[in-house]
Amino acid sequence: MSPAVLVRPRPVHRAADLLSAYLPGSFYYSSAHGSILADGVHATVETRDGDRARAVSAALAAAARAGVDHPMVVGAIGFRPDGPASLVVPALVRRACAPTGDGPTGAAVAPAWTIAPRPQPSHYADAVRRALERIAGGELAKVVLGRCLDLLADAPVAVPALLARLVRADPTAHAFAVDVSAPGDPAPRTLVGASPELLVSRRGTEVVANPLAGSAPRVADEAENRRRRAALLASAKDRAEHAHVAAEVARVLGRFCRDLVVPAEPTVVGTPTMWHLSTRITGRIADPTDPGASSLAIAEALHPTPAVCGVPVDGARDAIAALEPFDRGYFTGLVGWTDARGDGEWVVTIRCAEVCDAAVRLFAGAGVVAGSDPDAELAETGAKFRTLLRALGAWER
Ligand SMILES: C=C(O[C@H]1C=CC=C(C(=O)O)[C@@H]1O)C(=O)O
Repeated sequence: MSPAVLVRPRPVHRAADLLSAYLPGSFYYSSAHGSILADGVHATVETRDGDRARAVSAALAAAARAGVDHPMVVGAIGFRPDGPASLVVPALVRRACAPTGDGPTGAAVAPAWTIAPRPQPSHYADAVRRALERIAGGELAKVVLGRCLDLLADAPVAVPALLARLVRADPTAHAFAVDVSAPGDPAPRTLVGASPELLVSRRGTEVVANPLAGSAPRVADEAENRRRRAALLASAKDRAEHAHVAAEVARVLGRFCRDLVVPAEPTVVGTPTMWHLSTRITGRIADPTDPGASSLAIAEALHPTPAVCGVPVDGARDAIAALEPFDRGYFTGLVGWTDARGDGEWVVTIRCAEVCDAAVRLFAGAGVVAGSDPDAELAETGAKFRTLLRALGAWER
């Protein structure tokens, strides 16, 4: 007879209950694999670039020794190596199934808005032209350039309502809300979004990454959507933009995985607002006993992929610093969770906003390669803003 094993059942919650229990300061994350609501702070994890996975493993081990049941680290890491990070071992974690999107549409987030683009749209198109000159000069093969919209409401923004509207609009998205308050903020600051892009997940030995790049706005007319999907798949410019990302993600995963499956051709995936070229890459952890192969260690090795930075990475970082007139902060970083076994899920921080009191900053970027058209990249970033604008009730079409 096998020895008795004490299995402590985990509480099971309803996805809708977790979503409605969310309050600013908590961590919320949901995807097609389930929902997490984490409250309270058992420990804050101080990390440095390149050493985050090790610091997180140490924090998880300390939490387990202190009696935290199934400890987890949750949070967000910024785009730049010296950028911000907000990682904690929560005091209480509740888990549920994936959200279904059922339920009321959700309360309004704020009654009225003023909107200011940063930079001005014509300046963004100029920045794309300058990036194209660097590409033509052979300095770069690809760079992702971002822009912002600064929204001001006439009352404090209801972050729980915003999150609920994002989840209901697309229950399959990787939806998140992370407290990223910093000293000097006049009120709690929340990073909130619905990313379509899985950076990496690890469950046991199974690893999945799903790079996206190459995009077209989605419209209401289904015949036009069919045409756009076909045009995207046939576009040499978009396929080149995508190939940089898929190749780099496959190369990095090859360091951690065996049995890597990298489809030769991208497919098209949709969100309520966009179509994207997509490559779903899978593999198995080569050495499951290696503590250096946790989901966060793999995510750190992948970041920043050419879906958010470019090729070569150093030249693209320089171009971003020179051509973007704002600090990305958490935009184009990573959001997610990891546990003591190394399991976890990390997504690319896009289709997102930072909310602080009545102020909301929305972010969107687009990949620039040879053949990119500045006005089309401007329109693409405009379309990407719709994910948040719709949820905010600031764009109703
Ligand atoms: C940087 C963003 O998207 C990335 C992910 C998917 C498609 C992209 C593109 O086609 O440019 C971007 O690489 C963003 O949404 O802000």
